[in-house]
Amino acid sequence: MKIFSAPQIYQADKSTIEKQQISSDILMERAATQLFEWIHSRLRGTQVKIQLFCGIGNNGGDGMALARLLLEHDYSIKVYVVNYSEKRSEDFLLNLERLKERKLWPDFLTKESELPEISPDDIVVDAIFGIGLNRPPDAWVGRLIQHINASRAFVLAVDIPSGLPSNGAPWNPSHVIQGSYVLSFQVPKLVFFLPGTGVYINQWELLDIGLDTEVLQKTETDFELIGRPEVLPMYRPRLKFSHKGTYGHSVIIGGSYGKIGAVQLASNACLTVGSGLVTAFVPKCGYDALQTAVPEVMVLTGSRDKSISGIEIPFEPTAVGIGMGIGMDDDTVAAFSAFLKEMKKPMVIDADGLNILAKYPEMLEDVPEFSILTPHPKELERLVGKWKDDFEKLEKTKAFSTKHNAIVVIKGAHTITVYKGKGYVNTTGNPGMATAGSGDVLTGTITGLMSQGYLPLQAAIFGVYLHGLAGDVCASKNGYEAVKASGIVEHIGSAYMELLRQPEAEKSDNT
Ligand SMILES: NC(=O)C1=CN([C@@H]2O[C@H](COP(=O)(O)OP(=O)(O)OC[C@H]3O[C@@H](n4cnc5c(N)ncnc54)[C@H](OP(=O)(O)O)[C@@H]3O)[C@@H](O)[C@H]2O)[C@H](O)CC1
Ligand SMILES: [K+]
Repeated sequence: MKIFSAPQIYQADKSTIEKQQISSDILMERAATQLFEWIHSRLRGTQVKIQLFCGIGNNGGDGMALARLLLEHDYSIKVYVVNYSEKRSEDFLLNLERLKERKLWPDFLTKESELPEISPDDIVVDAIFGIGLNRPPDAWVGRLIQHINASRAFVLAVDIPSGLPSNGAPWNPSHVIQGSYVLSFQVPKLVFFLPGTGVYINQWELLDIGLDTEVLQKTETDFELIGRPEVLPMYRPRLKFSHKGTYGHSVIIGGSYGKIGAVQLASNACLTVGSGLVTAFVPKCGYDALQTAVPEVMVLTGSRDKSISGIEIPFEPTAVGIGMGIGMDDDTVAAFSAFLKEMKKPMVIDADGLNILAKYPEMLEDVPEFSILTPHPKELERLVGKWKDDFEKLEKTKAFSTKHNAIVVIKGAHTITVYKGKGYVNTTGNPGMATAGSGDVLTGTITGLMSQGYLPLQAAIFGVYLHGLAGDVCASKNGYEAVKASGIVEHIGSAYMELLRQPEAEKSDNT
């Protein structure tokens, strides 16, 4: 699903109004009707007090129109206009009039007003600012937002939590509606998924307001949300008349004394995701452990006991994953550098492999095109430099990806795969996966997909999704705290089955 920027949403609005030959208040009415249906289907007339805080733009207009629908259905409502500007939008004014015609006069809040009483049992509708917020809210509006947050009432945010800009970090973190349930129109907003701004959102849902489908389809966006519908077409089914050679020979290179487990996890994931053959290349100390832990994996060792000082693979690997637990000894760095010069195929580079590249950036020249780099935020910072907020981080990563023609997987709650100017935001995974070795499993997963013929970008997007899904299945059985990296590997099979499961509705349609 495409993630639109605010200017793209305004453009889609405009085109929809032209193509459907409607007036703009019809779109607002659709938005309000959807909001109303959402609330009404849950409350079914329950007499809970609903307090609506409406700004003076179209977000406020949505709130006003919603208030009218709630009133018509006898809900107990209180409506405030947060009067932060004299520049009221036409559709806001129209809906204010419609409300007044029904004998409801909202209270106008200004700098001088006392903060209204809000009980924890109330429902608050936050329609103060929408995607039009373009500067810090005035201090008194900020205080009102803090007051709403402190009330512990259930807050339903219209389109986007007020105080949160759609294209950057908030100016004042306490002047943002927090922990709300967000009902957002038509398309998801990027801020919902970034670590610095996603924290303001408890849950979100999309409401369809009938924006023109052709316009939505044709618009090219910088970001895409990756869910089952996006991933399923990438799946490459296994063929009946195939053999292990069909699915490639992966090589996982890494490990040092005390860190052989990283290679074990990656190799096991690589095999479990479907690589035909897997060979691990480790220092001598890893031989027995690996052969015992994963008998299906073949093991090659270097000449040293505790670290890698030279990498020799006596065959041409289909795909390579390198870096987990490898360390940064001078000899290891030299071996890594020589291997980069030798390899012409894209490979997956993780952990110390990335730290070596950050320390010796000249080596980036030798990284094969379309290689996949899988940094966590600290490793990314070493590669691209510091950033002031998530948006700058993404810009820097796009520039890095373009410069080196590499795919960068920024690991996090919503892992984002960046290739050149575009980012793919993952939707699977859970906090239980913030655990040792989880990244090694991801490297093995992506390597194993490449060895089966997935193109690098697809391997990254599909691998990140599958890895997250395996973590989700694992967490559903064990709880978040008990998710271990080995548990993620164990659930890769269930993740495939979950991905390929035919939804009940489709099943009955076919019978
Ligand atoms: N397609 C859709 O998704 C639809 C969405 N709708 C709703 O419309 C809003 C966006 O409405 P808009 O009127 O553009 O913007 P806001 O309501 O968010 O803000 C109103 C104006 O306030 C000004 N502004 C911005 N920041 C501040 C500030 N800190 N203090 C004071 N004033 C501020 C700004 O105007 P300026 O000219 O003064 O810059 C804003 O324009 C969207 O979120 C949805 O809720 C439609 O109802 C249906 C289609
Ligand atoms: K809002």
